[in-house]
Amino acid sequence: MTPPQVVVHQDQKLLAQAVADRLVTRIVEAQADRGSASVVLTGGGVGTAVLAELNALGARDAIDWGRLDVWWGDERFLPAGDEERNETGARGALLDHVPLDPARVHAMGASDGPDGDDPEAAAERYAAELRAAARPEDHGPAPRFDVVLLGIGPDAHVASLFPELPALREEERTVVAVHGSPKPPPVRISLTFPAIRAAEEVWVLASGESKAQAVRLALDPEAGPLQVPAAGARGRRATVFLLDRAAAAELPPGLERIASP
Ligand SMILES: O=C1O[C@H](COP(=O)(O)O)[C@@H](O)[C@H](O)[C@H]1O
Repeated sequence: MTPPQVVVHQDQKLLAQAVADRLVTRIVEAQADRGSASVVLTGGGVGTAVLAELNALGARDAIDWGRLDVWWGDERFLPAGDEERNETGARGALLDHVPLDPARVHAMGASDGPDGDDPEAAAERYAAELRAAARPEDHGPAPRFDVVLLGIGPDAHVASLFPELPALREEERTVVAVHGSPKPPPVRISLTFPAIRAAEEVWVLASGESKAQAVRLALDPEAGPLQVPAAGARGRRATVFLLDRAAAAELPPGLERIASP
């Protein structure tokens, strides 16, 4: 595993635009190499802003949308269409505006879905969908996603992996139900570290001073993922922290970073 790279942009708008550009490039490259691409979306402020910027980009037409698999890193376990669901935000910002193949949009279960109000069953259903999508060359129970996008909370949570909760200790299952999330709503579904770490690239997105401490800890080689979940989110080929200046404010001066104007 290579050490994380850090890229700093001036503000949230420029950060979201730059990540959208980067995502187009990565998807197009993967489609050229393998014929299709896969991305894992995040909810949250910057994650949704990236999708809105991607929707506004002329370059979005370079993507073959019918050959893109869209997954989620986590979901709030609420009824379908609820404004608080990460899926709802992603659909409004981008997914409803591009010609995706609906069979390749892999939303996590809703609390009024086929499993009823049973998040464990919905998590197992998602794990089965990941297993079915994994190719022999992925050598595991989940696809080697091209890119996993992750927001980060002020408590350094990523996806719905919150400090000290049991989901962080999961070593086998790729998806789990999360109960007692300190950030509402309390019940969620989340990819686990084994699924996230199967990705080729993990991109951690952070904007604003409220994330500065979490970002510093996530990049501290001494930090452990049970207290600092973002410290455990790493890709096989690359891990990139894409930040705005406010989120990068507490990084030690020696840390290598690429700054943008
Ligand atoms: O609850 C969640 O929060 C995080 C971070 O959101 P932000 O608005 O502080 O950027 C997000 O990554 C996650 O997907 C979401 O469910």
